[in-house]
Amino acid sequence: MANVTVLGAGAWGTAFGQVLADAGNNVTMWAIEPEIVEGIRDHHHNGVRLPSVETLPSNMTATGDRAEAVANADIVIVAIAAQFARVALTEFKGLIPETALVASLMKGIERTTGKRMDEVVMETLDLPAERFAAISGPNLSKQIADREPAATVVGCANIDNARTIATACTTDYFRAFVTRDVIGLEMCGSLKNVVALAVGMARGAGYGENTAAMIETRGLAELTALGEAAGADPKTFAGLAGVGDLIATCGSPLSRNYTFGSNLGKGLSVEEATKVSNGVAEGVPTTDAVVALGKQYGVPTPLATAMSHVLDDGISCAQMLSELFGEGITEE
Ligand SMILES: NC(=O)C1=CN([C@@H]2O[C@H](COP(=O)(O)OP(=O)(O)OC[C@H]3O[C@@H](n4cnc5c(N)ncnc54)[C@H](O)[C@@H]3O)[C@@H](O)[C@H]2O)C=CC1
Ligand SMILES: O=C(CO)COP(=O)(O)O
Repeated sequence: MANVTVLGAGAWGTAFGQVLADAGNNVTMWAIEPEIVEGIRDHHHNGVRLPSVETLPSNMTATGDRAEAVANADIVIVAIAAQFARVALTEFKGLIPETALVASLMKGIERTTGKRMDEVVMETLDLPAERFAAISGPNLSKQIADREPAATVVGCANIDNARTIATACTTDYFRAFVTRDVIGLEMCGSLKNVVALAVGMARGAGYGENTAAMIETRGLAELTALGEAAGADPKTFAGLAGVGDLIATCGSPLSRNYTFGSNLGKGLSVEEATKVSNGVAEGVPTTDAVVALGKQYGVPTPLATAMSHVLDDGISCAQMLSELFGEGITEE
């Protein structure tokens, strides 16, 4: 049993907090929204971000006080919208005990710097690699909040520390595997959101399984090539965090990225799709970052590039798919 603090009480932060509480840990949620803190602390309910869970576990509480939140933490989990991670975590610098492990649930690339969340978290908190872990897998929050069987992957340069975090989130319905491939987990989680946007868009426009499978497969090839260039182990892309998460995210209206894309495919503008999004669609700001990373590593990113033209220039689904097809006959 450990003292675990979760920073960010969004849908996944709260659902993962419930997993940790079900595993027997003392869980403290920290959130910037006073109404969410009050809801969890006083009513065991997060009516804003995870209303489907009527009563959160009794060993789960919340505070809006940063120092109090992390003072006794053995493990700190970061579950903040990726583009705001740096600004939010800066306020925690110096507050987190030097013995605590820090793990990220976030799936995104920082648009202003092109950095992965492992880089952002370690840099902001001045954390050595052996104390940082990435957690990524096919983990649609609502289903895990409903305690449906699911699995994830915990990655850390120090495999014993990955095991410690995996143990802390193991329940009878949730299983965690371990790896040393932090970069692979980060690249899978971030890039699959861009693929989900494209698949959602095609589905929203009325296309069927063949089109979806084409985008998913070409997307997998793209994220594998970029991930390898960034230093990831290619095996990771065939695992839970890669193919597994693509299957879950690209096939479910529970995914905010899929739904965002679907709304674009139905004719909504980016602004309109943003307005109706039920939580953060990380693929939107991450798309341009992926295009920039591709240029940096000299890896072609046709899918991310086509999606950036959708998001930045408003091209249609048909135009996006035509860009994805490219020209001439090439080897697969
Ligand atoms: N929902 C899901 O099924 C899954 C989500 N993820 C990832 O986990 C991360 C969090 O996702 P959710 O909790 O679902 O998102 P959400 O949209 O429900 O919540 C986002 C959270 O970020 C916080 N936040 C935003 N700006 C902030 C700031 N400046 N300071 C402090 N907090 C701030 C919000 O208060 C909120 O708690 C994302 O990167 C997402 O890609 C990963 C796996 C599954
Ligand atoms: O990452 C997820 C499932 O693994 C959740 O996807 P969304 O962020 O698109 O909802």
